[in-house]
Amino acid sequence: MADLYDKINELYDQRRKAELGGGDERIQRQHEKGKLTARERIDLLLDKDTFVELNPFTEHRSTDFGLNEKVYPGDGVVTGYGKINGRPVYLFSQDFTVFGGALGEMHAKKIAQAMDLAAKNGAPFIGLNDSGGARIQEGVVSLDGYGHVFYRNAIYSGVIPQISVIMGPCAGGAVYSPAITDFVFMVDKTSQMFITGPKVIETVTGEKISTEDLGGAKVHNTISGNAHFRGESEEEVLSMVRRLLNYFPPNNLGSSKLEGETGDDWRPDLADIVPFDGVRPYDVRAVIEQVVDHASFMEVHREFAKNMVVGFGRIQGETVGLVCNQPKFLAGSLDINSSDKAARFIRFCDAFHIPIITFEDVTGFFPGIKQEHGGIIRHGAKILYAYSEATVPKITVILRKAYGGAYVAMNSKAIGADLVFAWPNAEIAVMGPQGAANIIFSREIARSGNPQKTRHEKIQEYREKFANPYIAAARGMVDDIIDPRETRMKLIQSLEMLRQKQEERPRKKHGNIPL
Ligand SMILES: CC(=O)SCCNC(=O)CCNC(=O)[C@H](O)C(C)(C)COP(=O)(O)OP(=O)(O)OC[C@H]1O[C@@H](n2cnc3c(N)ncnc32)[C@H](O)[C@@H]1OP(=O)(O)O
Repeated sequence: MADLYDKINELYDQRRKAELGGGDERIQRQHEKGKLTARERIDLLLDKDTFVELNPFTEHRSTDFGLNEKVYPGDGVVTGYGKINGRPVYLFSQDFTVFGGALGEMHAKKIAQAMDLAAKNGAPFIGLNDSGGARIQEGVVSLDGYGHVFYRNAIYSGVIPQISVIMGPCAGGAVYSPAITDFVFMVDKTSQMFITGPKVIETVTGEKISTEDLGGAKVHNTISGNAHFRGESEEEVLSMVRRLLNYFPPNNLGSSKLEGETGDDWRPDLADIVPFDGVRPYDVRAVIEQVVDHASFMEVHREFAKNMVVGFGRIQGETVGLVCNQPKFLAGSLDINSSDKAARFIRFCDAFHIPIITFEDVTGFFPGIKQEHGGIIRHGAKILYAYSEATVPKITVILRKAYGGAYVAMNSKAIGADLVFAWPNAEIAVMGPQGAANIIFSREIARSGNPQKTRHEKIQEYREKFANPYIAAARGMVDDIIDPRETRMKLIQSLEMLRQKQEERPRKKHGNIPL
């Protein structure tokens, strides 16, 4: 007669069966492609021995197309919770060895259940995606399953941080879950995202393209902007996810402060980074590195819209979001992609109480027919909207140029900056002296006996009058003009003084950001 120990042994047998997914042969195939299994990935992502699995015995209940003979406990996805750097997270990891990780009714139900638990418990949610998309044999119920996941991605947006890691194919409707989440990671060469694959594209439009060129990690990190990070291997990507999570509070009610660097906050090197000559480029990341705690800067969207640098850093242990013009590319001007990039980042910071520091050196919005016809008006408006809407501490440091509408957009006092500092070489004006002189003194220059000399004089006149920070400071648009070397010190003081900041907005259901 069977006793309890037989039942316990049977339980372990069942667990082992669930852990085997689609079986040894398919696991081997997964490894041959240079990919890890769903469970190996979880082991790498989480702190050692912290994973607790949920619903390992879930099965699909479909019978069409022979599915009644193909039943795998767990139904192609591993879900559960564990810890990263000692803090709880919830996750799913799709098992490509079972129906190619394809999502069916019960598979989706497991994901949705884990998401609900993450939201109720205020913990970040991470999706490890490796899937052939909707499980074709299950038909419309698998589409419905996606709907349940997308809905949760949307309603929990701004409640808990959500991260997607693409570790294989992610095609068709499947891409819309990652697209709604806050940050998307991809693995070079082994991950792809697209709505319709190369074959469909060729049939419909006649265009020929490889899977990798259509939706590989490089394409989405550099061209489309759909992904924020990429790594050479799964191991590298998972360690990047662990690092990123360190910056976040667990939810929209928490805060994220670690032990930070204190001590010598006078940074002499800051005086030498930004060239005095306004047209000479430099790398704004050198300024960031000097201001934040040592080696604490983690850039987001590093390869996309390089004229804007955004990312997380720490100042005395407190997480800050950095939004910075990058004079090394397009003279740091704002264009469609950099506006989208900055606006989305600002909104993430605001949703999770992360103070925003803006380093400004901007010549204006990037001119051109492509930009105008591409909707720079609507896209540029997103930055204005996102900064205005944000109620977290917002501090701007004008490093050099702050021209035109871009000056207003880059967290100016008028759109809600709490504190604006300018370095003594800052130029805050409607436009650069050259352009300004050519417009307002065009007649004098044309009538002059020596137009070149007159133009030069007029440019100098405009520069002396407006290309400095003192007029803006006199009108209260700049709170103080500071020695560049004391920038970190000023930011530490400012963050401390703004820590209890409370700012109310008019009551409304929600605003309508120009999308
Ligand atoms: C709303 C939507 O999501 S629409 C999109 C629907 N999905 C698709 O059109 C993609 C269909 N799948 C594919 O194109 C390919 O399987 C790829 C590109 C994902 C992967 O290709 P490969 O790495 O060569 O793997 P392969 O094709 O052998 O698939 C592995 C297994 O997953 C199964 N599979 C893959 N995708 C699906 C799917 N969508 N539904 C059910 N089973 C699937 C395959 O039948 C195969 O099963 P097997 O191990 O029993 O033979």
